[in-house]
Amino acid sequence: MSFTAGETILNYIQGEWTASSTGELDPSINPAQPTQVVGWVQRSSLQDLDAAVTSAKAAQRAWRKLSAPARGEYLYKVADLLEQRLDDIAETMTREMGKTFPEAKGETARGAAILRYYAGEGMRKVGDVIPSTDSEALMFTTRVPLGVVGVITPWNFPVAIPIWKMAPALIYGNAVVLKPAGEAAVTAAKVIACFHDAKIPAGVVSMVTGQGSVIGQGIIDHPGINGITFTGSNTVGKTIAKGAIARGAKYQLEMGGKNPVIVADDADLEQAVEATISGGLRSTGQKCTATSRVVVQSGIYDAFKQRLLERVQMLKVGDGMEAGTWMGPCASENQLQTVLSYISRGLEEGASLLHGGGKPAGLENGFYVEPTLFDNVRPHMTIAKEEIFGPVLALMKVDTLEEALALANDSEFGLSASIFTKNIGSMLAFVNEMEAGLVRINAESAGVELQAPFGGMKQSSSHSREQGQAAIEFFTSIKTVFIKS
Ligand SMILES: NC(=O)C1=CN([C@@H]2O[C@H](COP(=O)(O)OP(=O)(O)OC[C@H]3O[C@@H](n4cnc5c(N)ncnc54)[C@H](OP(=O)(O)O)[C@@H]3O)[C@@H](O)[C@H]2O)C=CC1
Ligand SMILES: O=C(O)CCC(=O)C(=O)O
Repeated sequence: MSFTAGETILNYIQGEWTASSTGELDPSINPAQPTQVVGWVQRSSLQDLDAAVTSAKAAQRAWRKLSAPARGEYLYKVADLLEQRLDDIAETMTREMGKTFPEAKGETARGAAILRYYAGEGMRKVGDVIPSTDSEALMFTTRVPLGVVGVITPWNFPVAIPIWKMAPALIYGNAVVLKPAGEAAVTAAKVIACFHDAKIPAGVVSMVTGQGSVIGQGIIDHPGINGITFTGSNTVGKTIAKGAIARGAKYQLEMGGKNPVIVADDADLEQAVEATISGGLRSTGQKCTATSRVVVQSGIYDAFKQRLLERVQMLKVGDGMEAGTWMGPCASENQLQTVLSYISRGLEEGASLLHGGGKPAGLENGFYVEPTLFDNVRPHMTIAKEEIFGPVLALMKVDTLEEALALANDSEFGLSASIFTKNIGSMLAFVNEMEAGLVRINAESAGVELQAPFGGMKQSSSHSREQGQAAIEFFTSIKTVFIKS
């Protein structure tokens, strides 16, 4: 299936592109040029969702009976197709949610790598032999799929996040029903088209678009869905947890972050500045792992602030499809308004604006915001506490490393964190004491590797981990087997 600009994105149910029973559509628009409709997204109904779940349930029975290496062969084919279509998928992503074309290409290539990683997992062991107290018995563990998994995804990584949830679900024998974010549904459909063209058996993969409050809630409530995997806001994550617990479904949540970087007096200044810019402002700050709080020791504070300011002033904001653009627009009007309102709160609460704070000159039409630096940020301020999900950095000065760690840990979130230092003692203190699921030394806070576990502490996740071999824990149940002749 090939899409042209402005085409209607159909649901994918029982191996076919299917019109919704509602006939209602929402536009997915280009945040760089909001008059441009990238595609029309169906506002599907609960009947559409039910059809997808019924077909997934039937298909999963045969899918789980295939050998895992045979399931892996499908994932290899999907990876090849994704790679062949890389430029088209990446361009759609840039036009639909604004990240720059090079970043979108990198993400699409990462999607192919994730598929190949999990295709390979189909060749690896899923259990252990455990000594029994009965010398004539054989006791071991194996793993079984959950059944049908509901996949609810956000718009910020429209290829990587659906794939890092769907690929492990599929390799372990589950069927999946994807509900992508409305702002990234055209890109998601192009990913699903790769599964279709790889001839994955009908019903094993489905996609139903629509409102979170209808289709997302429908996934939470549907008795045919055995597990729900979600990335997005804390508010929706908590709704999913409550709903899943109420009907005994398994759930996995990846949510917000308020990720700190600590710059110690002995840091390599250039390295720390570059990583703060990349970690905080790439993808317009719209990563759950984005750097948001910059905690700097007093001995290096002025030099760091000066260099950071110089570098931020050099960043080119613009349409992500234009060569030379470093930072694209916010993904949506809503997201832009959220970011601007956090900037206003920062000013009202007494932080000093060092740079940015508004819409860039000459780019008034798109959902653009300037990269923004705040100085003199205090821990009680809203911009030091809440996830902004935009290109806003909050600088905070401390005297000692102990103070820096206490401040970095003073958050309800615990997703990722970085430190810049040359001192091994400071590195170890950070590794031991930092309350975050991903800690990085002399590297930016964003930067997830697909073969390693990913997830947060505190309110950043459901305390589960995604990606790498950790994914098996969510997408399967352990079965302990005892055999006696
Ligand atoms: N951790 C992360 O990576 C992300 C964090 N966020 C945070 O969330 C904020 C808001 O972004 P937003 O896009 O609104 O994030 P949401 O959490 O609202 O959206 C994520 C996904 O959940 C769906 N959804 C929405 N409401 C429900 C519901 N009641 N039940 C089930 N599913 C639902 C959405 O559908 P639909 O899009 O159709 O509404 C989307 O597919 C951001 O500013 C940021 O702070 C956002 C995205 C990613
Ligand atoms: O930093 C990354 O690559 C992943 C970030 C992420 O999971 C997210 O923003 O939702």
